[in-house]
Amino acid sequence: MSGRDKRFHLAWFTNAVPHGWMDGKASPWAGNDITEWMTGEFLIDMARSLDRACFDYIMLEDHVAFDHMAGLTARLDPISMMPLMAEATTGLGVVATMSTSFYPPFLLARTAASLDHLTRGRMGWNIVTTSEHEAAHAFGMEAQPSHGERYERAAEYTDLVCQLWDGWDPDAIVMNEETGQYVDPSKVKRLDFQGKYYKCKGALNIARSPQGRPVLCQAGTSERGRDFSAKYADTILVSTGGANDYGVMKEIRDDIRSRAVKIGRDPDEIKLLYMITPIMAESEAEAERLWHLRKPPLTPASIKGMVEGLSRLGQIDLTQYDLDEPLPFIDITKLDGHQATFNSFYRSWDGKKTFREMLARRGGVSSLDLFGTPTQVADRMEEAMEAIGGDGFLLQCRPLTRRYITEVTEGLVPILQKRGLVRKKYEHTQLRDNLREF
Ligand SMILES: Cc1cc2nc3c(=O)[nH]c(=O)nc-3n(C[C@H](O)[C@H](O)[C@H](O)COP(=O)(O)O)c2cc1C
Repeated sequence: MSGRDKRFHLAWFTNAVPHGWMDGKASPWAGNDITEWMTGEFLIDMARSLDRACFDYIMLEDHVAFDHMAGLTARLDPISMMPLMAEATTGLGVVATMSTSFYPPFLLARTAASLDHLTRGRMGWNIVTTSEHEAAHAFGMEAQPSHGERYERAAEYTDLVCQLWDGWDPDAIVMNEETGQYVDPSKVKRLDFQGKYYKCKGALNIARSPQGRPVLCQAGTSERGRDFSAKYADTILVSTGGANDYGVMKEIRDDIRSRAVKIGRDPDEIKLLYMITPIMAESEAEAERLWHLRKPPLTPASIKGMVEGLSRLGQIDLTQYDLDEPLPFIDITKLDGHQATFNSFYRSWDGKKTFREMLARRGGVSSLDLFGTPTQVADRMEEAMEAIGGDGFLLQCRPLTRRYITEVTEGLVPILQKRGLVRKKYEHTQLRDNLREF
């Protein structure tokens, strides 16, 4: 490899939910967290483990609609976990999901800036727009806007939030002991933002936060999602829906980077992390067995759950279709749900396979089929990064247990560290600086 820094980033995607129940049944190895998850201690311990392994960040996803899936019916608001996880760690970034549809922009700007202060510059915001109409109903709204309008609103929203954060000059706090002046108001810009969707007059009443702008994170990879990320994101969460193809992974990265260049942005400011769930064991054969066990057999109940889940994901009613007939053509770019993730299921459509056959082929969230001994998994990760060009991986596992976290942080990561592929210590105290280090 010519001159490229071979190091890559590691982050973890998880939820503030009862992990022990996420499988639709009580999971072994969940320990006491199976009943006591809501104290947050599991996530705090997890953050400590990731900090020891020098991960870039832990990201907590969130949905505000009542979710019918077993382990997702109950959850903590991710924001509440941020300072707790930061307090227990030294360099780990903490990223909370907050929806542009439900937080007034001023409130989000204020909350995220406060958290950036409390975490001493390790805060990130996962920008989501929320597709579920149920969530809109909970907030007293009729329905969620279309996919395109949600992205349009999100862009204006993010512009406004950034302008609020940028409103405080770095030297606005003067702390003049002689005059008693704390802030120089001339260094705090009062906005008069008149957008198509949002209006805001005034300034944030919180001092500029350590990072200025908390780290911005995004996950959509539809056409609109790619444009959005190219413009705003510091880091992108990528699921190729089980494509298991370096070419698919590379295309997304190359495309988003070239979109960034076109609008005058340095593409190295954007770190794409690919979702993976490596399954590891003492032997390759055992790891392969465990990998295949993770794909649930198709039973009437599991099919019903999948069809309902996919309907929610795509915001399209799939329950109307015969399982033993081919599905009609669906124009994914017109779906109001999660277009790229829905494609993990729809990718196998050819007009001939039956709906049931397509369900059997549905990819998981992992971008790669990754199983083997920790050394073999490290080999594959190294090979993937060589082929793609960067920027790292986003670990994810359901159900999540301390056992799995330990396999990664104490088994896999030390191998990657010995090869010089991931960091051994934090060089910086702030999240964005760590992301931009390589
Ligand atoms: C790894 C990953 C994490 C996500 N986390 C959340 C989340 O926490 N909350 C949410 O409402 N949507 C979440 N999403 C959905 C995205 O924000 C986005 O709406 C979705 O991927 C659809 O975008 P697209 O149509 O541009 O592909 C996530 C998606 C991915 C791939």
